[in-house]
Amino acid sequence: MASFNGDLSSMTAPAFILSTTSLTEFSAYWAEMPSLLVAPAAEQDPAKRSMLVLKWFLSTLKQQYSSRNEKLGSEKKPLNPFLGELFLGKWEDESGTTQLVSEQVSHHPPVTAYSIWNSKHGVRLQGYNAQKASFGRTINVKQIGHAVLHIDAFNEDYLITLPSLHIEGLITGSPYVELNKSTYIVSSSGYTSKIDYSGKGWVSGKKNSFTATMYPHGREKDVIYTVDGQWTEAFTIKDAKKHTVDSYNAKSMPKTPLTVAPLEEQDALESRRAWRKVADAITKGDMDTTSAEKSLIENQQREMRKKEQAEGREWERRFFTRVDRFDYFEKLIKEVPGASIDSDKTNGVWEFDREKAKAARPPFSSFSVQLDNEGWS
Ligand SMILES: CC(C)CCC[C@@H](C)[C@H]1CC[C@H]2[C@@H]3CC=C4C[C@@H](O)CC[C@]4(C)[C@H]3CC[C@]12C
Repeated sequence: MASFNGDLSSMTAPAFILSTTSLTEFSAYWAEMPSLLVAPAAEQDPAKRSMLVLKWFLSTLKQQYSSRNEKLGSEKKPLNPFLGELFLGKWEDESGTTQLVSEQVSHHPPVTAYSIWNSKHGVRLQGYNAQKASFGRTINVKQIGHAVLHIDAFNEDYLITLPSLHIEGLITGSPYVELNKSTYIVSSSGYTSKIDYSGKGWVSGKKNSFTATMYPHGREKDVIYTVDGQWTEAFTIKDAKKHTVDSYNAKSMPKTPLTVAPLEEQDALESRRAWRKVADAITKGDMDTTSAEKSLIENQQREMRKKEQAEGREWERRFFTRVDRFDYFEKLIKEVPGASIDSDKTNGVWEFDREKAKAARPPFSSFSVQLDNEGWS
């Protein structure tokens, strides 16, 4: 522990705390309820639209930070993706088709990038994230990176910052995530939403609590909407006159299952196929096979990196490109206290690359990546 460098992948964990899911899969948590993701695109009023973006964001928190806990009984240590690992899928429901591309764009430090889009509604989300951990009385995790939601019809961007978190329940052996401090959603239409996370023993005394306010850029006192509740349970949205205008109940909101290609049809780089043997061994509690199969992947990766280095090239990311800056980023990030493009860089800033995506060969194009030209300005 003394030599811990903040890279969570280098942390060893006991068998019972190992998950069979890789971090590349976590990108799917952004859109398990596609109707909420696309809802803002149908709203004509910019303030209400921004409020609907906030509502969607808040609805994703439970999936992002508590679903494993609910499903597996506790938070677990996810598989550490290899460079180039992919997770592809789509959601099909009354909102049409919503597509997901998630790619591990860096291994040291680990960075996952993703793009999620629904062409029918002209909504697309892209982002990347990395984690920096430190140990004190618990595990503290700072997220580096951001997400951006784009709504075509209004040519609007919403810059979304990511919460830092810590692990609770380590002592009792049933770890779960609690969110820290604040995050922001800054829209190019002029609104800022600030979400304050409070956790147990604070204001309401309930775990996973938050309050959020939406206001015009720079005018924190001129509140247009407030939201409060628990991100794992329910929340209420009120206007400036404190009238309830909308509400959300996590328990009653149906999720659309993500469709992923059958393992046999997946590419060797696709997460579930690549990790299949490791995952099977973990499920069986067979630690010898787990580490043997993990080593196989790691050694193969090491060889590839050596070869690339010798040939003076870098691994070609399938869907993303490292860029210096995002156009809208510099402008929007000004609304977030203490944030900057530099604090957001992690082995670069990663942007979804349409040209690469279009050129992606089957099985990607045949199954998941259907890029149609409209909706991609
Ligand atoms: C559970 C204990 C014992 C092991 C620690 C596991 C660590 C590696 C786990 C616990 C909770 C996890 C986080 C939970 C949710 C998210 C949101 C997602 O969008 C990006 C990854 C991220 C940020 C995870 C990163 C890895 C993480 C920090």
